[in-house]
Amino acid sequence: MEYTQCWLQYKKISDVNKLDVNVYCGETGRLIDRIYEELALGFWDMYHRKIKISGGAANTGTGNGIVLTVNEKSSLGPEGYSLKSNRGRCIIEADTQVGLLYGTFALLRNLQTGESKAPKPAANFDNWSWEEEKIPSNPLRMLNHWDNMDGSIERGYSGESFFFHDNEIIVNDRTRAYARLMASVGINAVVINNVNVKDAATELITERYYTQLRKLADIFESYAIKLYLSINFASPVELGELDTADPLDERVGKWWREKAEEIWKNLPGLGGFLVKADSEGRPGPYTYGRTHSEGANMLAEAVKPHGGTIIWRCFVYNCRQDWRDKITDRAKAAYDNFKPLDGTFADNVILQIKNGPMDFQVREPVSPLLGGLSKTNMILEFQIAQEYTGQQKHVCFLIPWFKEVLNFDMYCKEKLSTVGDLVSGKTYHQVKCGIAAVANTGNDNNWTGHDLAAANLYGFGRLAFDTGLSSERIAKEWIALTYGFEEKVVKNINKILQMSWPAYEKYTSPLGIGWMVTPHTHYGPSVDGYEYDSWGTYHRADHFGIGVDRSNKGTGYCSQYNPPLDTIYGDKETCPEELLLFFHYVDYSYTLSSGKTLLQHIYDSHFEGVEDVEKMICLWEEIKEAMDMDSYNNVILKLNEQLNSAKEWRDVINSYFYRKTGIPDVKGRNIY
Ligand SMILES: CO[C@H]1[C@H](O)[C@@H](O)[C@H](O)O[C@@H]1C(=O)O
Repeated sequence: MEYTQCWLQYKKISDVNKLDVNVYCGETGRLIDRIYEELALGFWDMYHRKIKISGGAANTGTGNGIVLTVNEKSSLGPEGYSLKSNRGRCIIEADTQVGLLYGTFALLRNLQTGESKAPKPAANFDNWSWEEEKIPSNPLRMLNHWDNMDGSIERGYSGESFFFHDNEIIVNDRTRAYARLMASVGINAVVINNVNVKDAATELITERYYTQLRKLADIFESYAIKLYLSINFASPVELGELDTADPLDERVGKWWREKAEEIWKNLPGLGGFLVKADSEGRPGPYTYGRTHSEGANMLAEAVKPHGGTIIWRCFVYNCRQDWRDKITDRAKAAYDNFKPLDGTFADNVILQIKNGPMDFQVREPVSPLLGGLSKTNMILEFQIAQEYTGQQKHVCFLIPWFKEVLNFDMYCKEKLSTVGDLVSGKTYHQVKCGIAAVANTGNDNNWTGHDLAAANLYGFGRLAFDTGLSSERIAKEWIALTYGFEEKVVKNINKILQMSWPAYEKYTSPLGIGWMVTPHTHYGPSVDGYEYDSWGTYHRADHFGIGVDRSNKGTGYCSQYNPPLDTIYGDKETCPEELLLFFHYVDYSYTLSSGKTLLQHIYDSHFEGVEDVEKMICLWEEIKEAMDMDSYNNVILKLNEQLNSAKEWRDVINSYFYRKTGIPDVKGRNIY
């Protein structure tokens, strides 16, 4: 089995000092074993030094070395750590062993990357001084895999599943390598199966799979990661035991209580369930005329005695909206369905809310539901699988986008009202909250298809752990850990990453309109694809203009935002331009702040987007000499595909608008 270690390569730094590094630790257990293994590997690979373990709580030593101590009174919480290194004596302190594990990964990372501006490794551990204290920003830092049990992955762009094959669960060295990678960036919860739970996946909560799940959960636990499962709301029916899944039918409640008993007996550390209900054809409480809180709370009651949590997705909308209906608005759906239920969910239910009201487009406003719930546990859902952002054939570093979302003020309170505050529990003091992302991994040997897509995996974990990190810091860390410390390499790859999301936005769909992708596959342009599909999602372009009127004269979506956002979005003149067409129908001749017409802006940005990809290619070519051939080739091949695809986007979009309007490009460029 071939696979890379991604950012955990521990590249050689120096071997000036060959003495063993003493490690003092009074703790024992599996997490501590993981810590020793990691230190041994890291110090050997980076410095050619062995570690010498001295146990014994009292014997923390006074000399050089690494001291790991659990101090329950240090107020670092269940997962925080403090790391202090002063010329060869490094103390990692935490309230728990989990904190020590994170502190250890931080030590190894910091030794390689140093300060933020230009990553610089510590040439000699014995001279190294460093201080940091971290408590994770978010209690839950979760990955959602959309892996199917036949081995396919819904919206997967990196090969097949490494969890499932032929309806069996795979547990092998790669499972462990995966857990280690995730723990190194602070992921503490993983859902291994697709939210669309069908066929064999419905049986994950039966005897058929417990033995393998137990083995998997065990490996995860040894890296402080909790296993979660997606479940089928209609399990009692689909497993053939009842004729209803009505949450208020006592037989259903009883079925789930007994099921939970059985599940937790077999999987004692299980975190709980993720549920996609009444969404895109999946069963849910609406089938029985019940509300989402009635559905979620019934499950919550069943799992509560076992410490389980129900994560309930808010991706509920009418996916068959008629094109003539200009009032039904998919963007409004999550808020309409869930806002009235605020305060009715059990305390072990968490609502999982996509970052935008639509579906992971390259640009969307932040979901108003995030600013609408104050008495409900929430978790934010991002997607690092690049379903709508180039499918890991295009480089599209999403961390700057995620930063914008997290920093966005929802105006739901005087203070502490950004999305980051809300989902971390700062605003309303929830403890069950955090951030999840749809994973971008598969069994390709680099894990993520495009080598540069690993930056999103790494970046998501780092950002969920420490929301304050800048996207620049995250990118540079990842580059240094993956490609080494050479200045030019770090500089060029960082440039590529930072320009990639804006570039993607420029050559695809303009000003927040989204969706101009090929229906269902979601790769490549098809301007009217969804406009004329029965799975309707509309941009409403005609000969005069384009955009969806979501002001109060249109669908009224903007009024789901707290003031002043509702009026800012509701007026063309104050609406941020990058979202103009999301909120308004605008004439092609409308003048933007740049002085250009809307149409000219569309033309220009599509030409610019392609030029940006050309620049990215030059930046990559410039560092060819410093790269090994495999790394170089993986990315250059993908960049060439990206360039072709960007040109296709440019030409398809520009000629669409040229032909709709008959107005030529003022710069006279070639538009078909
Ligand atoms: C898992 O299904 C996905 C579906 O493939 C995807 O196209 C859409 O983005 O979102 C759904 C969801 O989030 O549930």
